[in-house]
Amino acid sequence: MSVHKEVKRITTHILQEMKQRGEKIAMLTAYDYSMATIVDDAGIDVILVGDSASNVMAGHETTLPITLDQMIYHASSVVRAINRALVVVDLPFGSYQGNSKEALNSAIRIMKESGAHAVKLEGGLEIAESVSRILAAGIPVMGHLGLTPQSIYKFGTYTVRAKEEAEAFKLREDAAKLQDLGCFSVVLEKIPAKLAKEVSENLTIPTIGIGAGQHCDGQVLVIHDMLGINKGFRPRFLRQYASLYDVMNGAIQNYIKDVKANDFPSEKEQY
Ligand SMILES: Nc1nc(=O)c2c([nH]1)NC[C@@H]1CN(c3ccc(C(=O)N[C@@H](CCC(=O)O)C(=O)O)cc3)CN21
Ligand SMILES: CC(C)C(=O)C(=O)O
Ligand SMILES: [Mg+2]
Repeated sequence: MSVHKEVKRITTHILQEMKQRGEKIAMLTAYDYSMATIVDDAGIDVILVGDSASNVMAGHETTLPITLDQMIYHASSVVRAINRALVVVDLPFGSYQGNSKEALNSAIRIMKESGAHAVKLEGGLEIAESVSRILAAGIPVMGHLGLTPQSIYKFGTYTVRAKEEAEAFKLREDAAKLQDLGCFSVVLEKIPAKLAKEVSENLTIPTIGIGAGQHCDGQVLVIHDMLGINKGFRPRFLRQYASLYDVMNGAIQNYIKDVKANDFPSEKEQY
């Protein structure tokens, strides 16, 4: 701590206190140094290095193809940019399911090689052993329930989850289990607002919603979606705060025009 600005870094304990005093938690994704700099400087509480990088950064159809090495590359770029935010990294598909030893190794690699502060895993009871083992190593874990994109082929669609009581019952059980194991927070994705409210009230750890209504203890969005860089993706839960696709497209077209017209560079822009 020398030349850097004095900032109080966000910790998992601070997130817990925020829930207790009713202060909402703001979380966004980032996958690279430049974007993470902007997001952290703006004052975000939590940055998620999401496996949505598979869609947004790499152009894949699903989150399944992204690898642990690729997640570590994105996470280490983000960590170099931040002064304040807590950095959480998704464990990618195939790096933790069904093998708690491998789950622990994957989480350790992320912490060691990227410098991130926590990991996120999709699922409840079925991954309890992996979650316990990672927690036992002193690595903070965020849960993720509801729409879990790594199991998209089990469900077949991205429709709202836990509308029926059987699925809602399992979600309540999973959320309680994750809290009992020692998770510091849980993401609730695309579930009815009423169910998210109930879960948020029953848990002492903060819930972070995406398409889960206004009663969650915090909210998360994919940065490219909320900035309007990603034009095609417009689900009901998304609020678009800018239209950066149009801004960037316009700037690029102006540059092309100037180059073609020999208007760039000018005398002032050369040596
Ligand atoms: N760019 C991006 N944003 C995200 O929020 C995101 C990703 N990628 N990749 C990983 C997961 C997948 N997520 C998703 C994917 C689809 C919908 C969704 O609502 N899709 C359709 C509706 C599908 C249906 O109802 O059958 C939509 O309205 O766009 C929501 C969250 C959230 N995550
Ligand atoms: C949508 C959020 C919760 C996520 O898991 C991701 O961006 O990968
Ligand atoms: Mg994810």
